[in-house]
Amino acid sequence: MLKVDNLHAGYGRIPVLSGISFRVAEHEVVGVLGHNGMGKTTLLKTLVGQVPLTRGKIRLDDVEIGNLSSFRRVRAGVGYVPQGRAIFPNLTVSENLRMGFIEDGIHSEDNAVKDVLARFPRLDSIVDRAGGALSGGEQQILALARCLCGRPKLLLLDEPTEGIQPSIVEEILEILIGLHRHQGLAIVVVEQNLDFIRHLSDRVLLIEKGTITGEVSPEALGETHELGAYVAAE
Ligand SMILES: Nc1ncnc2c1ncn2[C@@H]1O[C@H](COP(=O)(O)OP(=O)(O)OP(=O)(O)O)[C@@H](O)[C@H]1O
Repeated sequence: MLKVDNLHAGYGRIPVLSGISFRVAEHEVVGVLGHNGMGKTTLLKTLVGQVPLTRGKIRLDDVEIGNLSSFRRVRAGVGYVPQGRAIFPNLTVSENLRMGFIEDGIHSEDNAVKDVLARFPRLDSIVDRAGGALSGGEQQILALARCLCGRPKLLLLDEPTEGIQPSIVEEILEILIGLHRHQGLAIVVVEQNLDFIRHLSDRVLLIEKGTITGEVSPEALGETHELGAYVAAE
């Protein structure tokens, strides 16, 4: 589904990604593990078009999207849940969800929001609450639900467990596993939480200084001594 070839990107004249290549098959979950500052967020931002690529190709279902605007990539099926969640604090839960809707001439905004709320009972009971009044975990769930209102086929998740209490991390994991199993969504997830990434991913890419330096199976993540270069110290 996603083919990334020799991707280069950076900020101004500072290169950050230098020749990243990988594939994500349909219905596959690919984890990305790496220390702070290694380029994980930049990779996701480049895939969704918030950072321009300077070289390389990004193909979604064999269509080149690397030079499209962010808006067009989202329309093509790329869903992005950024680090820090980017909830609109002054809009209600329901209004935040509406912001994620993408007009396609087929689906109605009301139905898209209703369908998503049916899958997120935790949000359904607080639809009129301001986004800024939610807990970090609720905001993360809202950011994910908002993204789903745009009917993505590929989800890009940037550190979905960051700063979230364990019980909600568990809930987010179950939601994502459900989305993957029942809806067949492909997912690229950047994480530092090894348990989370192990339970969710089919395989895990290791990133160091803007290049992919290896790949491990989720089972191998149990052997953290092997991964010292890629994870934050506990
Ligand atoms: N807007 C920016 N302008 C200039 N440099 C940036 C910008 N954003 C990130 N960088 C630099 O790019 C490099 C990669 O950052 P990036 O956020 O992609 O790393 P990361 O692996 O996601 O780390 P973290 O886990 O801390 O988010 C870092 O050296 C960072 O300082």
